[in-house]
Amino acid sequence: MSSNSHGLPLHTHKPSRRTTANRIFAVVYGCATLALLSHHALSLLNSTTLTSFFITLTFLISDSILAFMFATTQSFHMRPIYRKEFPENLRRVVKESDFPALDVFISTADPHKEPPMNVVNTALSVMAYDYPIQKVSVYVSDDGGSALTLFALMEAAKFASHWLPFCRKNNIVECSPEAYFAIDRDSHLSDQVENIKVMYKRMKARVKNVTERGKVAHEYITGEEEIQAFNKWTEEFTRQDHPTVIQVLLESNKDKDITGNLMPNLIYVSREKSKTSTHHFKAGALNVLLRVSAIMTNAPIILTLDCDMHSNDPQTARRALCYILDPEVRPKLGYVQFPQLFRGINKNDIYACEHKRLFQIDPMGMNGLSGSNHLGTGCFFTRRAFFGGPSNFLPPEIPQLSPNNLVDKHIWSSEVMELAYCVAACNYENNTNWGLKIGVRYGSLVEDYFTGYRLQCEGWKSIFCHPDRAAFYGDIPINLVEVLNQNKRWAIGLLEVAFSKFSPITFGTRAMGPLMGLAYAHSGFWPIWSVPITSYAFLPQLTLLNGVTIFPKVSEPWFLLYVYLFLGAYIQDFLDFVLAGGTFYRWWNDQRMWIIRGLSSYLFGLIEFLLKYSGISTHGFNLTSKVLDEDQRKRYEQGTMEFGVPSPLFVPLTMAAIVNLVAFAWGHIEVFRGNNNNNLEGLFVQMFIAGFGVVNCIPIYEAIIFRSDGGKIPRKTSVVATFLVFLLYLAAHVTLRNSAAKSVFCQSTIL
Ligand SMILES: O=c1ccn([C@@H]2O[C@H](COP(=O)(O)OP(=O)(O)O[C@H]3O[C@H](CO)[C@@H](O)[C@H](O)[C@H]3O)[C@@H](O)[C@H]2O)c(=O)[nH]1
Ligand SMILES: [Mn+2]
Repeated sequence: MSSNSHGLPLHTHKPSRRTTANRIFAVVYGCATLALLSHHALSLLNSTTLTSFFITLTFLISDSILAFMFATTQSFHMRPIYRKEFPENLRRVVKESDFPALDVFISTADPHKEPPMNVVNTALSVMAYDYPIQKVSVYVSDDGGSALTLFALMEAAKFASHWLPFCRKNNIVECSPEAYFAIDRDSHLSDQVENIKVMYKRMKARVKNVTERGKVAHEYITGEEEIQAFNKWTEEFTRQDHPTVIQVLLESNKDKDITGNLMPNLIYVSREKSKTSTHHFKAGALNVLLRVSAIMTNAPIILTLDCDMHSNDPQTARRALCYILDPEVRPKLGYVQFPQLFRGINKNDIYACEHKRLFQIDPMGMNGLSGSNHLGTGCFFTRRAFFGGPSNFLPPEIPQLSPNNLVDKHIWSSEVMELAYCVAACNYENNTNWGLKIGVRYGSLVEDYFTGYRLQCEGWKSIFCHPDRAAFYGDIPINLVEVLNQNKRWAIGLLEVAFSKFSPITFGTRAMGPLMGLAYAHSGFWPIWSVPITSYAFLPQLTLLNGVTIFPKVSEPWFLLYVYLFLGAYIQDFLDFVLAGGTFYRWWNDQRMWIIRGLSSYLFGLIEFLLKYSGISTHGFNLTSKVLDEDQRKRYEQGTMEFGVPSPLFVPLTMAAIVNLVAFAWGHIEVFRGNNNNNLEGLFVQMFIAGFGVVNCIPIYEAIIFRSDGGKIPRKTSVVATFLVFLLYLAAHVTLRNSAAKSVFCQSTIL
């Protein structure tokens, strides 16, 4: 509860009221889990046949993983806190002229997957921050090395001279022009708004035109400076192989807006690329920006943003200052993370793109410990945090890169420029600590998770700041294959950390204590959900089809344990979700997507990771496309699942859908036939699981059979899946033949 000499607090926090209930539930549920696991273990020892041995083993492994995941989520439940900031008190406490300078990093990587207009909107939205303007510098990293993106930013620089004063004068809060004009303002469109709207539309048309042509036509290039800039795109210039391009598009000492006010710095950076050196994807790009910005402005505070995310509140930087300027918080403060929130999600969020747990609930839980993990975008870092722990400063190789170095030269001066080019070179990092101990860390496709984690291990604390008005809004992928591929990339990246020498279980627990270690382990081991999900999606069903009972009868006490474990987990998940502002249908889709991801992204991520681990294959950063197809958008808005392409990711999913339906139907037939051994009592749990699967798979059945639009499941996928299901059934039949009409669930043990 920090107040200062003026008695005005900058921020407060209060614990969640559910903490005690959470702790009691954790203990009871934990005991129930242990009971089940010990039962499995004893059954394993007592198993009589090889088949029952393997079935029990599968459940022992699956349920152990579920138990592990349950145990790790407890860190989020032990001490969640709600924070509140008072940016309005800021001006009474600090003079604006004493605000720290702010460097904003925006990354983009491909003008065809990430439309340059998105980058423009992201940049404009932060340039319009309510912050002393000469203290703001916006750096755009273009890993696509594209003249199209540079062109778009040149246009943005010109438009900014109208847009920024317009926002300031009218107190606009939606400072991304696209978001601002998307709201229908027809009724009170003043001339001024109309003018700027026309200007924006014209700029958009020019940028679109250039992007579509794939080339910046001569008629669009006006000044000598611009000609020189585009001359760098020679014949040999390719995306993977090109020299550094740094272009200062706006300079706060020189450029003024139409009302004569200063403008923030706007700098375009496309680092050198060479086919012979690794570039470490976004992590590499951010490190180049860390160095280039150090040479040019060296602001102590850095905001990182992806080009698919824009500011929704110009007060955000001030809000972050409420923590950054608190002398009690500052010495150990590594970063202030804002949640990832999204625009354009359909009503019931069919793909669970909101990731409420990942981006809101879990960070809130970590807030009461050492602070949230880093979510990649919408995060204010202290520059110092990139150079060793709070009490263990690690100096960079040249003093000009040091976080406490004062820049006393002009951005344009040849000295600054030369050095900037030098530190953006692709082999600059050779034999340095960059990516290992300094800057954004390399070695994982989820550089965000890994970097935040390493900073926290070094002793840095973080703050999760979740104001009522969203600070940033991002875009989400709106077709299933994009969603699953994105999640697969995350899965691989997380495993890269989980199974490294920095594993949260060992290294993390030692560095940050058990609760924080487990919290990071929960995300790190995210993809192993695929093991229990896959087992429960196939095994109960295949055994049901072969008349083998594998769960306790309804009349047995163990049955109640299963009921408790299932309902307990589901109800707690539901409460977490709804209390964080979710609706029932969104929660339902969220759990459905958890199962779908388990059968696709997590499963394939796990397999690809293992292949890479054993040196068989490698994988890169597969950029999520932000380009929207109109038909797809329509179907998305109606809430229809989009399959469309014959992706291997859909195969296990389709297989599970078929197996569950067949097993569920077969189970009914068996029960009605009144077969003594296969009565409802014994098969109930299996029937329930299959039925639950069927309900979850309804959109998949629709997509296989009833749909004719471009988003249905391709014939090829359903044929392959059906064939594989058949093989699976045969294999199960051969294995289970001798156990038919038997129960594998062993009742004679501990009860
Ligand atoms: O070689 C690359 C690849 C990507 N990017 C940028 O990285 C960002 C994230 O890429 P995106 O395709 O949008 O991935 P998402 O899965 O949507 O991003 C989430 O996951 C990433 C880690 O996988 C984090 O970096 C992001 O912050 C987080 O929002 C974008 O701005 C890209 O331009 C680069 O700069 N260079
Ligand atoms: Mn993204």
